[in-house]
Amino acid sequence: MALDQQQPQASLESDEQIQIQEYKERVLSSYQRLHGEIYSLDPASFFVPSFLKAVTPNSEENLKSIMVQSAPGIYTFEMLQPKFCEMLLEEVLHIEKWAHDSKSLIRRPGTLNTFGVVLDDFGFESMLQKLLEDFISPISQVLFPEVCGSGLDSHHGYVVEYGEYRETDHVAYHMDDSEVTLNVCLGKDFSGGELYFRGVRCANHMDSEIGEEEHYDYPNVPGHAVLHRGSHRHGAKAITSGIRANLIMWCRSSTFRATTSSRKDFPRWCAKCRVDRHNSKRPE
Ligand SMILES: O=C(O)CCC(=O)C(=O)O
Ligand SMILES: [Fe+2]
Repeated sequence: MALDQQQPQASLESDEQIQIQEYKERVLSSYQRLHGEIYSLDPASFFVPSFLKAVTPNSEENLKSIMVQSAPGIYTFEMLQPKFCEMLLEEVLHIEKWAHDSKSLIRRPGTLNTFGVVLDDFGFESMLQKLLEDFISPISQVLFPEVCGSGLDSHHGYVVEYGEYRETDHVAYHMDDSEVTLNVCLGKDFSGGELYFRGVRCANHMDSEIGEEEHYDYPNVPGHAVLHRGSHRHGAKAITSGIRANLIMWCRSSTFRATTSSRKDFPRWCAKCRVDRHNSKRPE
């Protein structure tokens, strides 16, 4: 199985280098919001009580009480209220209708996601940044100290959709351009579409073989989140009926990216580096 590194889509078309900032300004000046209340973070109405309780006050013990480590390095937990999921899905449909009616292009979320909406382009940037800083970064510092020790400080936030009229039903095997990825299923009714995970690798070993113990398939549950390393190789299987939409946030750490020592650290978390190092130390 060959693996891609998924990147955000830089421009609307390769021969038309429209600057993202100009694009956002144009969108923001003409798009009329449907649910204004979901553009500012309101923890009590966005999150389920168990998530809120676990993160406030933010203690390691509280956090670990709701996080299930479903497989090594993959944490799952209930996160979003059904009402919030519904409103976000309606907003996404409203954005798509606006794009259709105004003959505007929508920047696709990534090089592999052909259908969806970059929320940051439509006014959700500060809400998602607050979600990152107040919730996802502190959680990730506890769960993924090897890459998030100094905290996460930027994001790429989008909704992906699969199924009828959505051009595609799956996403190919890849790694994300993130330290940590938050992926929350918004609904609605679908079957299939499981996320599959195949082990964490550094950039040098993206395509290396998959260990038997590295296979893990996760069935999406509306309102439930998966938190995983961006370098945890993954993809999404085809849905077999209905429409699936997920909120995804690629979370990054500028400190981690700027630290060269972080690159020498691969054997701490890349299984292939670990094996190579072990083999090179073995006497002939
Ligand atoms: O379909 C999904 O839920 C996962 C998509 C994904 O991995 C991505 O957008 O990077
Ligand atoms: Fe991904």
